[in-house]
Amino acid sequence: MAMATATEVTMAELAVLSPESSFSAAPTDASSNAASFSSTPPTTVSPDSMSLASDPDVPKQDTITAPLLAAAIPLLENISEAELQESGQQNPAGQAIVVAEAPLSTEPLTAGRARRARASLPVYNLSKLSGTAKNGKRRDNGDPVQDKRRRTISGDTLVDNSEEGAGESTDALVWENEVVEEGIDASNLGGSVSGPSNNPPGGRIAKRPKSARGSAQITRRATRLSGAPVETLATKISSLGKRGRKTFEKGISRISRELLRLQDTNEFAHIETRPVRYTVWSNGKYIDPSELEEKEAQSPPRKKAKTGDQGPAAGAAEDKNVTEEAEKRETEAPALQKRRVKKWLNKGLYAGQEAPLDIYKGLTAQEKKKLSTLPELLPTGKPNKTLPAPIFNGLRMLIHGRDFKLPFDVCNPLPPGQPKPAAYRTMTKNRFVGDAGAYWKKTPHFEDFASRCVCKPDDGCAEDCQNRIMLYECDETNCNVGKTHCQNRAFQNLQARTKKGGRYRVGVEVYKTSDRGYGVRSNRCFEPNQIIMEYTGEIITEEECERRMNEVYKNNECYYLMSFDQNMIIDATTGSIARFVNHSCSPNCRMIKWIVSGQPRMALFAGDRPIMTGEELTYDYNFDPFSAKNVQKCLCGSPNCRGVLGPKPKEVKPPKPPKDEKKGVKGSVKAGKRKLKELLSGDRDDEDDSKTIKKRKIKAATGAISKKTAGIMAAKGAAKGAASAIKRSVSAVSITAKSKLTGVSSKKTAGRVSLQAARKTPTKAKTASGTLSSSSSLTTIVAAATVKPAKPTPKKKAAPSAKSTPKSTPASAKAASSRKRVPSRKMLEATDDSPAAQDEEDVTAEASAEKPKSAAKKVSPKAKAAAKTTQTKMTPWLIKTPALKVPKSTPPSSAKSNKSRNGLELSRKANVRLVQRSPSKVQEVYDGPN
Ligand SMILES: C[S@@+](CC[C@H](N)C(=O)[O-])C[C@H]1O[C@@H](n2cnc3c(N)ncnc32)[C@H](O)[C@@H]1O
Repeated sequence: MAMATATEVTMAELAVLSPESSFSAAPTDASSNAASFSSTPPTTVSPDSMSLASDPDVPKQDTITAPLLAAAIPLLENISEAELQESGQQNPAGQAIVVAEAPLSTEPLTAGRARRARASLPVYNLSKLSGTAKNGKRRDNGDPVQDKRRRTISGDTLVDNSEEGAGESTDALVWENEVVEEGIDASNLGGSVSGPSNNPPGGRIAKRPKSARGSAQITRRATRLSGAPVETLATKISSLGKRGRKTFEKGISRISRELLRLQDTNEFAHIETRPVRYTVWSNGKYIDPSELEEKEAQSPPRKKAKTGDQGPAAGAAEDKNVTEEAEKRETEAPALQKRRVKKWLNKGLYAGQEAPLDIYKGLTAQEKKKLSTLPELLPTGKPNKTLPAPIFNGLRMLIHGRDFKLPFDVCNPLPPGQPKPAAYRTMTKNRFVGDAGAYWKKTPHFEDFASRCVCKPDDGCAEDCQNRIMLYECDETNCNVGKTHCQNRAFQNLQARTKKGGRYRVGVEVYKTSDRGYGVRSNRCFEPNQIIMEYTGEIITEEECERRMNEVYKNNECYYLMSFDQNMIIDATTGSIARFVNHSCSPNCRMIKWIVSGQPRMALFAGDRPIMTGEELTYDYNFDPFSAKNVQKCLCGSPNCRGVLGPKPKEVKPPKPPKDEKKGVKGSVKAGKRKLKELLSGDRDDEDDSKTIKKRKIKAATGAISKKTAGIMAAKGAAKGAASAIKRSVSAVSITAKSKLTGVSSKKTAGRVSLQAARKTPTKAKTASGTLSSSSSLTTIVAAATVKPAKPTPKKKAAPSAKSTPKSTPASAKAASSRKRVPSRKMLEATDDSPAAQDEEDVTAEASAEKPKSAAKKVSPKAKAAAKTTQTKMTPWLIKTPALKVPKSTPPSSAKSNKSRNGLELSRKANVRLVQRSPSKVQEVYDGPN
């Protein structure tokens, strides 16, 4: 618009120009202006063929025609001829710009473009003209800066040219400057060609004074030299025409974009994209950065360098170093610093263990099947919020059962405050009450007991210890190994363990079962065959027992009475908590009677497998119900439960051993017999007696296994005559076994044994000839009882009788005591309940060494097995147990009492006897060989 306005103004002014003026230009077309301009030869700057052709006289001269000067050309047209003539006639280059006097055309100027105007358009080196030739062909490379500089349309170019043409015609230079200046001034006018002040109202362009021109020139130069042409040009651009302005705007915007792009580059912003690596040298050696990184990662953070005490130079140097290090750390930081994320164990013990969302994951098909049968894992429809079992043990525990338990300290089976039985009193030692002490034979087993075992320290009185096999506990009197190495001191260990007290040391506790009254469970783990607790109580005679039943316990629901030794009974009503141990058909414990320091003692031992904490302790009562009415239902819940507290009605006997085994047994018996003959050479009578007795004994055992007194009498009769002979045979077999075990020469052994036998013989003979020898008779009975599967041949009985020796011994003492009812002074004292008497009565306290030691005990492996399987049977007088529907008790009659005494006596003799008494119906039960 500005341009158009300017042009219009120009045209208006042209209209008022003098007729001499040949200006005729299209108002809006600069090129047409040029064309028209060229069509007027005197004012032609750009040669026009037509004009040239129209004026052939005019010498051809190089005329300056520049399209870029299009804006300026019309202004040049405004220059009057006079001025032109005045100002100069020739340009400095000798190319005179001839302003010819030509008749003004009267024809109206057409706006069309001059034809063929460009065909002959000369090409000018514009870069030279613009003064930028020295910059190379940047324009060709699309450098917008170049274009930008080119915006100095004419001033620079012309000025430069003028400078280059120094020394040439100054007038020509002045003319050029004026021309260009006018053009520039015109463009600065903002719409007016020369400005209102410069253009006189007469329409003529006022010629400016030279001083003004000079100042303008200086100003222009100064502007150029000031280095701010852009700004000036920007101002000028605003006054340009539409096209020009567009061109400039286009150029500016391009520049801006390019600059912006440049600014975006890292190079422009001086940013180094590649990491700067500093080589580190230490002591003249190159250090690998990776090693340095590792060292820095391992070394603790460095302390800040102290600079206070040092000089400024040192401080500066150190600062520099610190800065360098910091920079170095910064540059190497991405590689070195690995963000360490702290892990919080928010699950405690369960950290690292995922909750088993799919409990079947990772299991085999078989395991899955097993697992699916567990009722705990059946879908309940409710979300299971229970934490899983401890790590990696839950499923196995569910499938395979409990194979481990938490220690006692962590999981105490019985929290404090549990209900305890009424009249809960414990007694850790046996004590004699009533006549029991008087009748108790102090050291009935001492002869056998006191013989030393033949173990070596390395053996440690393990499985092969003769004492152990015979259920004699080792002590200083009978152990060949010594306390430090001996492992056959269970009762002593128990005493040492429980001495200090405490739940763990005691190891057991009473608890209430769901259906069987009270029970006992472990407070700790027990090894197989480890002693757990002793069964203690009051040792009473059977008369006292019956009296208690009839008088004291008649209203009780439970009685805790067990047949013991020497025809006596342990009443554990006031005794150890072993009395609460329940029965099980698959027990984990055994109740075994041992001879400790020559005295019998009962204790509960772990079975063949270890016992875990919290496990209920049970043993097989092994008692026989002697009446269908008294049969109690067993609630042990084991898979092989017999259903009742007692043996099965038809117990399946173990399969008979194969013939080879039998032969082996026969052979060993024969061999033993031969050696027995050798040892007892010349003693044919005894041998014959023994044969006879054995035959009779077997008859008694097989025939009198019925629960009748006749059987007892038969057994007694058998024992009567056979006492000494069997004892000898037992000793002989034991010696044989010992010689085999120890490897001692047969001669030496025989001599020693003979001596021992000679020593023993008088006593035994005396016993045998006089009254019934308790030990021998009992031996016989037990032999009869234990050899029940064998056929009644004498040879078969020899070895088993030896096995039964230790068990028979205490019972024989009882038989003697029951026979001799004349109490000694000590016995009478023992009947007192005074503490002194009780101390004397203490079975475990006393062990005299009056008698000579008997021959060493040797037992065949079969005897070992027999000893193992032999367990003391319980004698529970259960009067009334409502939960179990036990019939109410009534006091026993005297006749029944006699019967029961017989039964008890028999049971004691057999030592594997259980007698269950019912006050209403007392029966004798004999479960000897059958
Ligand atoms: C010596 S007591 C054992 C302690 C008894 N549970 C208590 O509460 O005092 C023996 C009696 O316990 C009961 N008993 C023990 N084991 C049993 C079992 N497996 N099934 C049923 N009753 C049993 C019987 O009544 C039996 O006569």
